[in-house]
Amino acid sequence: MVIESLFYFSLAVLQALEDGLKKADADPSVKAVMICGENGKFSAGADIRGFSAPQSHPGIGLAPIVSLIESSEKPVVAAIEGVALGGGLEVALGCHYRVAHVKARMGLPEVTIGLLPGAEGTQRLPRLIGVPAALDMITTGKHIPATEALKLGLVDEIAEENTIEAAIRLANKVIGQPLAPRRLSLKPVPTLPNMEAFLREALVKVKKQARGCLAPELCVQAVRAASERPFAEGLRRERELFRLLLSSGQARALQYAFFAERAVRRWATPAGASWSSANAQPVRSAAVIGLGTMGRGIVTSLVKANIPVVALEQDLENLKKGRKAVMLLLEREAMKMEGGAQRLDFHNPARLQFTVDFDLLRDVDLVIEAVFENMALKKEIFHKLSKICKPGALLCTNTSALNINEIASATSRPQQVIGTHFFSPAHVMRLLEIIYGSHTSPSAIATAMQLAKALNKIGVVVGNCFGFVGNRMMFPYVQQAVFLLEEGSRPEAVDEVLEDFGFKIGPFRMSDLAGLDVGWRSRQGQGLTGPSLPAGTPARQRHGQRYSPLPDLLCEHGRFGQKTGHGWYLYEKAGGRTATPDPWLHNFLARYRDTHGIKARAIDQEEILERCLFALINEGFAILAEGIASGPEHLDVIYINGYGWPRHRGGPMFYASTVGLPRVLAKLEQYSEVHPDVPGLRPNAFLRKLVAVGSPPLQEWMSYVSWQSPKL
Ligand SMILES: CC/C=C\C/C=C/C(=O)SCCNC(=O)CCNC(=O)[C@H](O)C(C)(C)COP(=O)(O)OP(=O)(O)OC[C@H]1O[C@@H](n2cnc3c(N)ncnc32)[C@H](O)[C@@H]1OP(=O)(O)O
Repeated sequence: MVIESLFYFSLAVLQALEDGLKKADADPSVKAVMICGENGKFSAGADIRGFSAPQSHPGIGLAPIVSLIESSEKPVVAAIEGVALGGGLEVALGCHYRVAHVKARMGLPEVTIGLLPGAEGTQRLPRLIGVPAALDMITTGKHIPATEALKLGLVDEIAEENTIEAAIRLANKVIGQPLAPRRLSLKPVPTLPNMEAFLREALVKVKKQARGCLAPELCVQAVRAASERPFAEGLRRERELFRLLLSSGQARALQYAFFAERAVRRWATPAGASWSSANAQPVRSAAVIGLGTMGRGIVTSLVKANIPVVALEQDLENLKKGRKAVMLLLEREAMKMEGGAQRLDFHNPARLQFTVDFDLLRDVDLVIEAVFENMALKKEIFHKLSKICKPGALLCTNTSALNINEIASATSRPQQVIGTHFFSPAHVMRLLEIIYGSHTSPSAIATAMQLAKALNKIGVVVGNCFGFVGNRMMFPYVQQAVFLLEEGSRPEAVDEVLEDFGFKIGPFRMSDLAGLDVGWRSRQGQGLTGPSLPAGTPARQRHGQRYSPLPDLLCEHGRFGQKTGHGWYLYEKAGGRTATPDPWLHNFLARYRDTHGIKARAIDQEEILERCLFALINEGFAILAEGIASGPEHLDVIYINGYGWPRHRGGPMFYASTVGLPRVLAKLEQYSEVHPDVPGLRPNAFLRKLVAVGSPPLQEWMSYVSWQSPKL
């Protein structure tokens, strides 16, 4: 008998499974059962949307079905094609045998949506593949290929071709064989000589990595229960821990993030262009200009995506340096991949070519300019590109803040010019901010989005403004952090609060890592500091607003961060990575406050957190109101994937919705009253409007945007 299941479980699928199994058991002519999915996919597990209404969630009914499968008196074989994830894999674990297609992937990704495998998976998997391998799969949520699953003993057979036929063959072969040894609930968990120490260390490791995220820790506890208790008791513990996670706000935030990352694929612009009508152009070859840190990562990303690349530098000396660095990155990437260097094929000049000759860019489908942030230089390059490149070529600029329209104005084809803001290291970071200018064509946007997908990145389409979305929201956040130092705090205190909140790295550690000189150059360019600053400008004011010269002063002292061995912190050497609080800086801050007549005060953690985060969120509301991003999900996806925002808090705008918009507004009003010269703390009109209309759910915010003055 064959039972088919759908891609992800609904109540109807579970009912069909139950009915089918009962019918098979009752029918003496049925000798064995095979369960497979439709359309070449076994199952992606339970419907994640249903977890927000737990009472009616189909997942709740899944565990009894898994038990029912296992207790069948006839052999049940899972035929796994495509994916078997979450509840899908748990169903397969209830089966007595598992056959997987060679290209199938399996995993228990519940941890990534703030849960644990709650359909008995935490108790069955360790019995099948042992505690270390099970713990690895359950706490990381990674998908493993069929070949690895076979090695682990997770599947019994691999089918190169027809999985269903292979599963039916296996089912026929095992008819009449005893089923007890195949029932995982009856098996003991394989012992380890040092199980206690192993589990203790595993807990320490996940706690360190998870930084406040509950699910990985509770996954370890559930697997511990499997190793210490009989099956039925382990199940009780699994259920208890599952319920705890389900009711936590973290699960809701992580599930929101899952759908937000998919929602941003459906991009739209205020002018009416959208993913549904724009056609992407094929990208069969690419060029990268500039082999500095960003360019090297971008080349590596393209090679990994199997796109032939021409890598260009301005002179032979820089080309040699860049080439060496790219090759090193690629060697490292190849080592991490199955098939390694051969698969990447980067020694083949048809796949990767280094040159100083612009003429070689004539035929490429796409160019990514990645020279440093200098408008004049970028314009010069784009002028050249518009003369050399073929008419359809997409011209991308990797910039974190510069005006796309101005860059495009240097070309004869502004419709082909687009911003592609990569994040460092570009071959690792998943975010790609895609910025359209006033003339960028819908097809150019669609092509850049397709490129993001090919590079295994999450593309987020945003409008053109200084700093775009990510950096524009970051400015007021960092500004508050520096103001807090002026008022009496220390870098380590501010960083600690934000790292405890869940940021991978606090603003001062981040600034030291990125290099303080980067912002210094930008502020010099904007005339905020340096020789172009008009004489008589007050030290702590620019354009009538509060300004802190602290970061400029540090740069004037040669303190650029890690690269010089000191910045906001002290490092063991230039290029060192271990930050220690620096007595020099503490004295410097004290002198600075004396000079400017600032009386240091004790600043508590709540104020640090609120001023930094609410200023950032406030800017987010401004961005939404101006139509720079088409929804709060865009801002959240950018922050989670590019700025180390803790995923289990769902992104800044989702976080604001959980704090409550009235509270965010009230706090901003309170801080703004104390600091009237700081525009970043002045509540944005759109935030006020949302509160005035009763703080609707985040999904409805954009219906309250009025497009009277789009700035695009
Ligand atoms: C008491 C016990 C309770 C429960 C036990 C069981 C729990 C679970 O099973 S929890 C769910 C575990 N499964 C997952 O987390 C898998 C999530 N999905 C994925 O990882 C991927 O979608 C995929 C690998 C399955 C496919 O990837 P890809 O081909 O890149 O497609 P998309 O990611 O774009 O997905 C397509 C489409 O499907 C939606 N979707 C996918 N999986 C689910 C799901 N489990 N629930 C609801 N919706 C799902 C996804 O959002 C996309 O939708 P849109 O096209 O509308 O964006």
